[in-house]
Amino acid sequence: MESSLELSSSLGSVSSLLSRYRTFKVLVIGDSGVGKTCLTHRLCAGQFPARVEATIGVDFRERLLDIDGEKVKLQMWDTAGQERFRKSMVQHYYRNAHAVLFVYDVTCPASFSGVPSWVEECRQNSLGHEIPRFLVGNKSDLRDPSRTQDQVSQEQAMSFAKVHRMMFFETSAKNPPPKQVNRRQCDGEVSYQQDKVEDIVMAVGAKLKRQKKPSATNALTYSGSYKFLNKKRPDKEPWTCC
Ligand SMILES: Nc1nc2c(ncn2[C@@H]2O[C@H](COP(=O)(O)OP(=O)(O)OP(=O)(O)O)[C@@H](O)[C@H]2O)c(=O)[nH]1
Repeated sequence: MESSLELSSSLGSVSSLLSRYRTFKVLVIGDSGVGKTCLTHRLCAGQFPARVEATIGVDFRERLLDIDGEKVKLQMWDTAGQERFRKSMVQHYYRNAHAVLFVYDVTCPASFSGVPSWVEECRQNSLGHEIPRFLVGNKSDLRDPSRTQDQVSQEQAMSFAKVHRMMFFETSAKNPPPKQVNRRQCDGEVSYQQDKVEDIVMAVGAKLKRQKKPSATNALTYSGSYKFLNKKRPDKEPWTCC
């Protein structure tokens, strides 16, 4: 039988292993169907999920990073975009959050128009520009340079990000570019730029690492994916936009 001395020593090593990581809670929010779940999978596991369903409540995934020799753990909270799956949980999402990713779908202007209401919901829950905030245009693989009208331009998104003091990225959870890509139109103008998913992760980690305050969620957190609300999920309805 393990002696109390051995037990406390092994508990000590577990706790020192956990405390080596500064843990940060990162909210991923935006309208339903913009790809929050897929993007969170990609950011944390490096993969596009084979099958996705509407998020109910919230899912968690974690990503461990080593930034300049410091261990950082990003705990990504993938929140439900559909009002009916989030209403009772809203205050829990926002409590002790360290950063927010506002996600929209570049092929769905309505999802971009919805971003201000997510910013407002954050503000009502005491999350303003004092924490790092990121604007992420997802589904860049679906961008069609010949059809500009029903897509969100990068100029629009960049000026929104500037006004709201956010870092801006555009990427694809499904088919992320292996490196930063600049697409050029015939006249030589840069029409849009795609970012690597890894650049987003590193930017979030680097911004948070510079935060002075110790993490409030630095208690017991575990690697991997786990769910907060594990109700039976309905299959996702086919996604249509605009
Ligand atoms: N082409 C393309 N499709 C994507 C991308 N990201 C997500 N999708 C698709 O978009 C749909 C919605 O993705 P989800 O990740 O479930 O969206 P969500 O924002 O989490 O939705 P809720 O859980 O309802 O809030 C799915 O059919 C995905 O396969 C992407 O980068 N490119």
